[in-house]
Formats: sequence, structure tokens, C-alpha cells
Amino acid sequence: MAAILQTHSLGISFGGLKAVQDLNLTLNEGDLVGLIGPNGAGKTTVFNLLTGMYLPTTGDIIFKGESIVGLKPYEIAAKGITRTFQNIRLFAELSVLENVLIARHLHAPYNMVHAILRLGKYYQGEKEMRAEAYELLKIMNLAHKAEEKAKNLPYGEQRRLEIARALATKPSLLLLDEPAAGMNPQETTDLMELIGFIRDKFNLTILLIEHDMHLVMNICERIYVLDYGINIAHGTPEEIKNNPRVIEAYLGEGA
Ligand SMILES: Nc1ncnc2c1ncn2[C@@H]1O[C@H](COP(=O)(O)OP(=O)(O)OP(=O)(O)O)[C@@H](O)[C@H]1O
Repeated sequence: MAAILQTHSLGISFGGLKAVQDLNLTLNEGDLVGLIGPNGAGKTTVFNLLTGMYLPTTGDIIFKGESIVGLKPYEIAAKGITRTFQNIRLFAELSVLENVLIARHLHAPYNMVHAILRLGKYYQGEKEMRAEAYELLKIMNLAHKAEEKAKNLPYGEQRRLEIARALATKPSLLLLDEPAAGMNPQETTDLMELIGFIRDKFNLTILLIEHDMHLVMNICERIYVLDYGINIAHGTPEEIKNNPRVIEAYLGEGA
């Protein structure tokens, strides 16, 4: 199995604080991997590094064979890495469909000239993109809400819309930051199935941060554990569950 993403001794400091240190992460194509750790362990910082929002202090990030360090977030998105956020970031006043369409335009099948001159290719492209956006909404069980404003959706549906929007950018690597946060147990169970389903349907590699251990242990094939910015363990869910360093890190948190 080929590695789609590797980090080599990746690290970042904020003043004196080493938020992430010496991280060596490998994701193979098609992997569904978890990134867990107590609050403040550095998980979201890893996502910020992988998506170009932060520049690493040390190390390298290799995506599809080339370094992406120093690229702008939109350049990294265009290469195929997309994320969702811990705090939902939808366009609240736009419709559900428009939220997906905006993301879909990153890979529009026409160029600016076609759009300005309103050439046939533009109309054809717009039609295709709407159809694709609807298809994504159907998969995420949101098609019946296509015309609703995003802000009027219940929380669980907003989280699903975030994933639909991320998928619209046609990623090969999807980073999910606490996708089940705020969901009730039934919504979480449905989401678990959905994550596995989209991974297979869209040939995705998925890295997910999640505090819901039930979700992580059930769907992730491998798990990396961070504590104070350091990767203290890596293995299968079974190995992680029984790892004394992991148990200690979580007990320290009272979990
Ligand atoms: N831009 C920044 N400037 C200064 N410190 C930062 C910055 N971003 C993150 N940190 C610090 O880095 C550490 C790791 O934060 P991070 O948000 O990555 O943790 P986390 O594991 O995602 O936590 P949580 O589970 O609570 O979301 C924290 O101590 C945080 O305060």
C-alpha cells in the first residue's frame, strides 16, 4: 500500500511551547486513521500544519511524493487535502446547496473566460456541478434540505453538511476535526457508518480527530496518540486501548 502522506520530524513551537514535536505520521492510500489525545495535546495543530495554516518550525510534510511545506492553504486544498473544523464554519445565510456549490467551484469544469462570456461550457459546467452537489447532499441525507439556509439546520445536519462541502472539493485526503462533537448517540452511530461509506465510495484516505472513543475504536484501523505534542503511541485500536502510556495520559485528564 502506497503512502499518500508522511510527516518527518514535524514540529511547531509557539514561543516556548512545543505544540507538536518530532511527529512521524504515515497515512497509506485508503487508510482510516484516528488522531487522539487529551485536550491541548496538539491534534488540531497537526491539522493546521497539514493544511498550510501554520508553517512548521521543524520537519517536512510529503503528500503524494512531494513536500507541501510552504504552500498556501488553497494550494494544498487544490492538491487534494481538505478538512472540516471543530467549530462549524458554514456560510450561515446561504442555502445548503449553495454551501456545497461554493466548494465545488474549486474544481469547476470551465475557466474564467467561459464564465465571463457565458459560453456553453459554462452553462454545461454549472449544470453538472449542481447535479453533483445534489448527489453529495443525497449521500449525506440532506437533499430534502437543499434550499434551507444552513443556519436553520439542526446541529447534527450542519456537521454532515460540513462533510458534504469538504467532499465537493474532491479531496483524496480528508481531515475530520471532531465530526461527532455535539451529536447524540444515534447521530454518532449513523455518522460512523457514513464515514466508512464515503471512504469507500470516493476512494478517500481519512484522518480524524475525535474525542468519542466508541467512534474512534470502532471505525479506525490505526490510531496515533498525542500527549503534550508528543506521539506517545501508535497502533491498532486494541493495542491503543491496552497501552499503559495512553491510559496514563487519559487518566491524568480524569477520563
Ligand atoms: N496559534 C497558536 N498560538 C499559540 N498557541 C497555540 C496556537 N495554536 C495552538 N496553540 C497551543 O498549542 C497547544 C495544542 O493545541 P491544539 O488546539 O492543537 O490541541 P488539541 O489537541 O486540538 O486540543 P482539543 O482537544 O482541546 O481541541 C495548546 O497548548 C494550544 O494552546
